[in-house]
Amino acid sequence: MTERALRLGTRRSMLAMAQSGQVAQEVRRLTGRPVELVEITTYGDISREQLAQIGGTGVFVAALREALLRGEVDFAVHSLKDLPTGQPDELALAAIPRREDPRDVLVARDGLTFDRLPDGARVGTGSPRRMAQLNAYARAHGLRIETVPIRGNIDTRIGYVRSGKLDAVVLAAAGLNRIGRADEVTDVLSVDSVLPAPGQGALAIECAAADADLAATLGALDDPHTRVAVTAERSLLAALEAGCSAPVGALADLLGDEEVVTEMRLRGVVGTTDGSTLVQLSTTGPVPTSHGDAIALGRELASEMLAKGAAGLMGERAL
Ligand SMILES: NCc1[nH]cc(CCC(=O)O)c1CC(=O)O
Repeated sequence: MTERALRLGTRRSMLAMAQSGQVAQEVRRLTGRPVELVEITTYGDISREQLAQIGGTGVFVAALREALLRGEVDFAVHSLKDLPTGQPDELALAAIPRREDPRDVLVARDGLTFDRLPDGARVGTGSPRRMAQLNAYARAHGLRIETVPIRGNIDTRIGYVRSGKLDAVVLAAAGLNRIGRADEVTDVLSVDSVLPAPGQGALAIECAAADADLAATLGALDDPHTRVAVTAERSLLAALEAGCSAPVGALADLLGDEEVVTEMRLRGVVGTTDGSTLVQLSTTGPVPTSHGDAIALGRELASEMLAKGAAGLMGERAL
């Protein structure tokens, strides 16, 4: 008997199609089962551009999740950083595959690096987290930049540099790598200066919790190290009572080598978008051995950050 194809629900954007296509291939390889991509086009005649303006990425996540719950598709792939921190009971986070490069990068005109941007350079980003850290870095290094709020998909953002409207834009390395546009990068921003969004670079593979067999099958794609790291990062975000558009950066990295991981370090940052104030803390300890331990680590760092005034810095909203 041939098993029926697994239906993978996906958005139509270049990034979503690339991510879904890559996961589909992995699922085929690991399970031998056919996988077909099903484009999710809900919300009637509202255009995608308008949709993004109404509710940002949350709207797309919701549309995919509804398709899962209605049984129209079997599983879905999300960018983990776009996923709200509260996991609904009816949906299983079946796998978090090995993370791509978590860093932010600069795409600037004339191959410029951040440190060589001209005085008054216009740097586009719609992310309060990026604004806060870029402005803080610029202040500390005597650079004068202007962060300009922008939005739109990766192509649109790079287009602002090509057309001369902006000197540079900041994007996630992972997104550019996944769509094969890594050659656009003119500078990689060190995580010592700019911490990524919690979960950046990681994917989340979701299916209905009731579909336990499928959840177990998809579990073959899970990377336990990535899962423990992003669980701590997202726990920090949740404990700060912040959403995916808050000025919060976090990165958990495992110390040691590939074979023998010894410790995990969790770093977190919250700041005002003008970069005048940052609360940045880190903690290092044994690698959490359970989901609960990873959650606890994020909560601990959050309470230290709150004690240093983090709550007062999170009032600003994303555009
Ligand atoms: N908010 C948009 C978004 N959501 C996921 C990615 C790609 C990076 C990732 O998978 O973490 C991007 C683009 C970007 O931030 O440049």
